[in-house]
Amino acid sequence: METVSLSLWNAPRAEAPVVATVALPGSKSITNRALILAALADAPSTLTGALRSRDTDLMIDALRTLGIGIETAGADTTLRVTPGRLRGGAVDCGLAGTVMRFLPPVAALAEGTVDFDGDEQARTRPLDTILNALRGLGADIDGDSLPFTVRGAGSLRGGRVTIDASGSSQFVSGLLLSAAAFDEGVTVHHDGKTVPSMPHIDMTVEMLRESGVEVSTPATGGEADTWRVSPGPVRAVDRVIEPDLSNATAFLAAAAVTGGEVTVPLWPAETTQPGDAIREILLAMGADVRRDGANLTVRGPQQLTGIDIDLHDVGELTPTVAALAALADGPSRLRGIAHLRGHETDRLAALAHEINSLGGNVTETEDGLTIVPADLHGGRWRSYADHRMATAGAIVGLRVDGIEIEDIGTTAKTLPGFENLWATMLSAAAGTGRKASF
Ligand SMILES: O=C(O)C1=C[C@@H](OP(=O)(O)O)[C@@H](O)[C@H](O)C1
Ligand SMILES: C=C(OP(=O)(O)O)C(=O)O
Repeated sequence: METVSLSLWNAPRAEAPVVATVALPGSKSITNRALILAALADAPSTLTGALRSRDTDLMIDALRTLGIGIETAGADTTLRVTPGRLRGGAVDCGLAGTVMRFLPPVAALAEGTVDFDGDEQARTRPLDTILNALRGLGADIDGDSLPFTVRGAGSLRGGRVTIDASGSSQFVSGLLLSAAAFDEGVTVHHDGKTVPSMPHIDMTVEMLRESGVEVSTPATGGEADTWRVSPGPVRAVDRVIEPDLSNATAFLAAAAVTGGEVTVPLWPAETTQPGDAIREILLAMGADVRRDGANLTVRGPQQLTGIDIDLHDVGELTPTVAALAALADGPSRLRGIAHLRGHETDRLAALAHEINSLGGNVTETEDGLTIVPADLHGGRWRSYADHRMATAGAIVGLRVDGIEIEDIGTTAKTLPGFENLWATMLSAAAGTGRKASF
């Protein structure tokens, strides 16, 4: 059997309350949607503040392969996207849900065959729902999971399709994002348990509308659980990408678990990013959360209370919330997140296993986790190639001596240089002279 040795990172222990200002790079979800919309647009456009990370670079590489011009202009976070005729090629999805679910509809519009593959671990992520939906809309596809092949015919009929999107909101977002370019547009009807991560579908709808695409949703008088995109041009829009609020949650959590104070600049006044929900979550756990203009500041409490919360809409925040809960003063229940078993890894199993291996008391439920705080000891924290598992381990490491995180580099999926940002945050705290009381 092949043995893989993964590097270990000594998660820094906070010697004092963390006090820092941390600026985060652009949102993964907005960047990858903006890239698709720019690629399908009627003219070139510029994206400013785009995230450059493994997931977004995979999207950039794939779109270039399919015939789209993408140049950096000045900063590598400024992208000039020039639409072109879509052609065939080979696409590497890595472990990126947004690449494996948003690109097959684009590939169906290409003049040529597009071969998709990705990381070994990506082969178990659910995909059949969107591939079957595309077949129903007229696409010619071989396979039900990675690797698979889309034989693009230069156009796609589109029309009405019924899917069960309870496994991932990305099935709906993927179909809607390209649908203005389908001959008949698309009507996506969901039939099944509730769709998770609704703010991400709202993000898709909002960005489509900004691009001049007509979208009807249940919220705007449409049929329940049904989204309709009319066929028509996608207008080129120059976009400034918001900072990634899900990535920000680990840094804000650092203030919460050390009684410190962390400020994140450029927090949007209004946003569809689910990371915004961290404000309510930290407030409910006893932290002080304030906005001062565009700055969001979290001040940690003396005692962090446990939380009973349905994270169905904001499942992406679960690893951060689980780390907070493991360090809280009372028990927590995280519910509504069965679909996390199909994320980068089975996040429910991974979180329970890693916290328990440090002496924690976490039980997996059918749709979540019960976390009872316990005295944690040092040890190895596995990341399972999951960026958010790695950052959750870093949060725990602030309060527990001797946490060694496997493969911290996996954070590059959405936040390259995480270790440096984390160390800079902690060195800012060291200069304040504040004493630890945790
Ligand atoms: O559309 C998106 O950008 C995302 C949707 C969500 O997926 P699920 O609905 O599969 O949870 C989220 O967890 C993921 O990180 C990003
Ligand atoms: C679930 C996530 O990613 P993906 O876009 O790969 O689904 C995530 O970033 O938490």
